[in-house]
Amino acid sequence: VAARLDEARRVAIFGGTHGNEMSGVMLVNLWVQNNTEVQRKGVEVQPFITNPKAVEKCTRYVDTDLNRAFTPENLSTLGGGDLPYEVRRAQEINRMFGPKGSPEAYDVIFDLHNTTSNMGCTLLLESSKDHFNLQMMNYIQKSIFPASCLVLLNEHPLLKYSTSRSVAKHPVGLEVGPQPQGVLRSNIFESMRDILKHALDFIELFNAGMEFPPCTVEVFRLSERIDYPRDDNGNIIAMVHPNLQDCDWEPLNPGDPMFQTFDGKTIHYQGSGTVYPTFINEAAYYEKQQAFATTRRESLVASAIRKA
Ligand SMILES: CC(=O)N[C@@H](CC(=O)O)C(=O)O
Ligand SMILES: [Zn+2]
Repeated sequence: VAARLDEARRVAIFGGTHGNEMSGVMLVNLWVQNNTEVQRKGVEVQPFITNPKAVEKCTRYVDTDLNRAFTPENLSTLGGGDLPYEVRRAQEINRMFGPKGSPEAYDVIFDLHNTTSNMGCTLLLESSKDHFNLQMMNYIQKSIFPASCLVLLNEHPLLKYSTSRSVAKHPVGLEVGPQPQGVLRSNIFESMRDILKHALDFIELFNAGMEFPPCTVEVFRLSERIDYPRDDNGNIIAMVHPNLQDCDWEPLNPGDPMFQTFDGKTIHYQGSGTVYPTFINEAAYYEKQQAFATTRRESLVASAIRKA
């Protein structure tokens, strides 16, 4: 028997959560001008630039990372003009599309990101129990075949962060790369656009009453953050090894090359068992002390769903 879920009537598409990730910025600006491409029957779709100041400066953020700012503390703190720009903006976004965790919150928020890593198309999932999102991701994967789109699950108790999209009942991140910061590449732009199209089609079909049978979705569960080797002053003393560079989602085994020092020494991966690295050499993560993240593969079962 299919689980009965609420219709997804209110949907937002966020671009410019990071102001230098150009595909999402350009697509959302395009759709703000003319939204016919993203309209679907029975759904209200709102394209929205989340960090306009960062977009104007073509920088990731102005004061602090907006995609880490949606914490309960930030969303409830008073202080107005004294607060960092992105904290004030997070409060505004929470008022418009939330409040986070409440019945009034938007049903679905798509948040469009680019990575400098060679990750291809990646859907970012925040909960393994979100059967609506699992069904949507399965639908997208089937629709774009033979192209592919992997699912990165982040529900790690320590590594999870408070994203812009987390305001919605069903948060969906879309990360497409490789694309340098501040650069627009047509292949990346078009892949992102195509995935959004299928995602919106899914919502339209769901709201029209289609039943989606049980399915299994392969996900890559975030496991560990790996920092660059550093000296006592915190300066980096090695680079991502050429054998690992651009090999996002390919198995990394204990003993495999991981970093290369400036004098040519190889540092090997010392973990236990096979992992699947991702966000390898992401430009935005140098400041976050992360050279790449490891993930482990697993299969999740999505139950049958149908609208209530
Ligand atoms: C490269 C980049 O910005 N990635 C995003 C991933 C996400 O949206 O969860 C971030 O760190 O916020
Ligand atoms: Zn981003």
